[in-house]
Amino acid sequence: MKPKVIIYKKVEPVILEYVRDACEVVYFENMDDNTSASFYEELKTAEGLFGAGLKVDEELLERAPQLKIVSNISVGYDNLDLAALNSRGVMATNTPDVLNETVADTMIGLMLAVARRIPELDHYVKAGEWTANLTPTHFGVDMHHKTLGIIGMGRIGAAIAKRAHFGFGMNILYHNRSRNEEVERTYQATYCSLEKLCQDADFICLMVPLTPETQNLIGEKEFALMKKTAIFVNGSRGATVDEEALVEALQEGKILAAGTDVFVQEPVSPDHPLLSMPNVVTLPHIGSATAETRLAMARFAAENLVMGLEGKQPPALLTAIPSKRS
Ligand SMILES: NC(=O)C1=CN([C@@H]2O[C@H](COP(=O)(O)OP(=O)(O)OC[C@H]3O[C@@H](n4cnc5c(N)ncnc54)[C@H](OP(=O)(O)O)[C@@H]3O)[C@@H](O)[C@H]2O)C=CC1
Ligand SMILES: O=CC(=O)O
Repeated sequence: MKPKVIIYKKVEPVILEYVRDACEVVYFENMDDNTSASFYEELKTAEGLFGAGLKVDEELLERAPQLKIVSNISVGYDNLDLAALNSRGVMATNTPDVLNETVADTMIGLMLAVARRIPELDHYVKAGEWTANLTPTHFGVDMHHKTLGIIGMGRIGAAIAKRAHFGFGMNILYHNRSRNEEVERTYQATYCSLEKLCQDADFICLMVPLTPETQNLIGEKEFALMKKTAIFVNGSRGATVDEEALVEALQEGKILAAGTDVFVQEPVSPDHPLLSMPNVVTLPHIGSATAETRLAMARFAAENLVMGLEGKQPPALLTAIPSKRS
């Protein structure tokens, strides 16, 4: 008998077909309050979970006694309680690397959009306000040859550094808990403390995973250290930044401008103060959202899922290999 898998996110037909070849699939294209009762009913006998963003904690695992694997279609896995998964011998997987270049493109685009005020000036043209020569009030600031500080110089951080170094001639600072000597060699990046990075960088890009340690990593103290001309962008998770402190830093002119792909609450509420600030560029969590990359992520996640259910070690295993279960 094929193992039962719940797919709780819309996937391409080719992915659905691949999973269906190996598994019995229960497909929830869009999970909402109306589907939650049937989702929990199916969970009782599901061996696999496939999707992105679902909070998998003790409470959910309690409802899923047959579960063998949770395959996340994302690299970030802050939605997963790995300790709870490990203690129950349930595997969890993610999709590292296949999205690095696409997310790095997004973050470079976001920095440029903020620095050159692209969305604001696009609106200005389309609103028919371009009726005379531009004045300095419309000017942006250069990104090339400035100093970029990357907080979280991992797989995606390094892809951003590559673009910034070779494409924009930027000087690169970075902060991690540990040194990344390869980026120091390849992109002449300089390791420094979080405080020094905040003080010295013209552009600051946050790319850490959300963990208990990185929650509100950037708050009032860090914004106070930044240059008044600094541009801050967040591509990690909303909760790595104290959003109130960010709003205050922008309102009080502690930093020049900001861009964010992520929010504490997603989708963000239309009355969120960041949405009404002209010097803030907002994106709806689209870091990896190209057709090619989303397909590659789904394919990787589907392979993780099927391998795990076949008793093989999935390539992107986040948990320990479980001991044999009945
Ligand atoms: N906006 C979007 O659409 C996307 C967002 N993301 C987010 O980006 C994150 C990063 O992805 P990826 O680059 O693959 O992850 P990596 O694990 O490769 O890189 C994360 C980096 O963060 C550093 N880091 C971790 N904890 C801390 C800390 N407490 N203080 C300082 N640095 C820290 C790590 O270094 P060290 O361990 O030495 O501290 C590491 O270099 C994901 O977890 C996800 O949340 C990812 C893809 C798309
Ligand atoms: O936010 C996206 C991810 O892959 O993580």
